[in-house]
Amino acid sequence: MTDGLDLSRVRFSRTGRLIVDDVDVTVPAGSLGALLGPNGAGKSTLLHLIAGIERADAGALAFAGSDLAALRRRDRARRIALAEQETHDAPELRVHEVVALGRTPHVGPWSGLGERDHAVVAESLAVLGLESLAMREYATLSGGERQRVNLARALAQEPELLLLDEPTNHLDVRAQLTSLELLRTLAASGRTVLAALHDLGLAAAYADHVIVLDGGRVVASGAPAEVLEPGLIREVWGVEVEVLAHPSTGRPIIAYSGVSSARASEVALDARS
Ligand SMILES: Nc1ncnc2c1ncn2[C@@H]1O[C@H](COP(=O)(O)OP(=O)(O)OP(=O)(O)O)[C@@H](O)[C@H]1O
Repeated sequence: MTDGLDLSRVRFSRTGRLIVDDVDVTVPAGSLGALLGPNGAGKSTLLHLIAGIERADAGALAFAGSDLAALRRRDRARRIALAEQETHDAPELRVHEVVALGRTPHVGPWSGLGERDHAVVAESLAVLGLESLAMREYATLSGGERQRVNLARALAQEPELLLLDEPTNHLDVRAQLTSLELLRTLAASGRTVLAALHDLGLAAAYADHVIVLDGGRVVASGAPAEVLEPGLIREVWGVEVEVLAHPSTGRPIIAYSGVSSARASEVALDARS
C-alpha cells in the first residue's frame, strides 16, 4: 500500500464481457502515471472505476490507504477529479462558470462561492491561459479550447488524485507540452496524477511510470525506458518502432517505422477461429 493510488485485482464486466481483468496498478503520490493501450483496451473504463462513476465487480481500490468504495460521494469529489474530454453537464454555461463547477464539492449546498473559491477559479483560468475566453459560452469553443477548460475545471477542484482521459487530444503541440508540464508540476507538489494517453512519445517524455493495458489486462508497467521497447510496442499496438535515447534527457524517443503485419491479439484470435 502506498500514499498514492493502489489497485489490486480489479475486475469489471459489462453485458457479459470482461472489460477490466484482474488489474493491479500503483501510482505513488508525487508522481505522474501514464495509462497506455490501444483503442478499446479499457483505459477510460478503469478511470471511471477509480473515479467512482462505475463500481468494480471485484478487487480493491485504495487511495492514500483509504478504500475508495467506502468514501462518501462528497468526500470522493473533494479528493478525486476526473478530467474527461467533454463536459456534458454544461453546454450553455460560460467558461468561468464551467471552471467554477470544480468548486462544487467544496462549497455547502446552499452557499455560493466564497472569496477563496473565486480566487481558485481565477487562478485555474490563468494557469490554462483562458482569461480571454472566460465569458465565452463553452458550447462555442474549439476542441482544444474545451480541453483546456476541462483541465481548468479539474484543477479548480484541487484534487489530491487527478485523473485525466486523453488530456492532450485536440491540443496543438505547445498546448500538449504545456498540459504535460502542468501535470508534472502538480505531481511534484505531492498530488497523484494518472492520465490515459495515446501518444507514446509524450508518455515517454513526461511520465514517471507507464502502465500498458491490452484487452483489459495490464501487460507491462514500470519506468518508460523499461516498458516502451520495440517488442512490447509491436505486440500491443502492432507497429514497428525504433526506440532512441533523447540526447539531453536520456528519455526514450519513439521513432515509428510502420505497421506490423498483425497485432499479437489479432494473431491469437486468428489461431482460435
Ligand atoms: N457500456 C458498455 N457496454 C459494453 N461494452 C462496453 C461498454 N463501455 C465500454 N465497453 C467496451 O469496453 C472496452 C473498453 O472500453 P474503454 O472505453 O474503456 O477503452 P479505451 O481504452 O478507453 O479506448 P479508447 O482508446 O478507444 O478510448 C471496449 O471494447 C468497449 O467497447
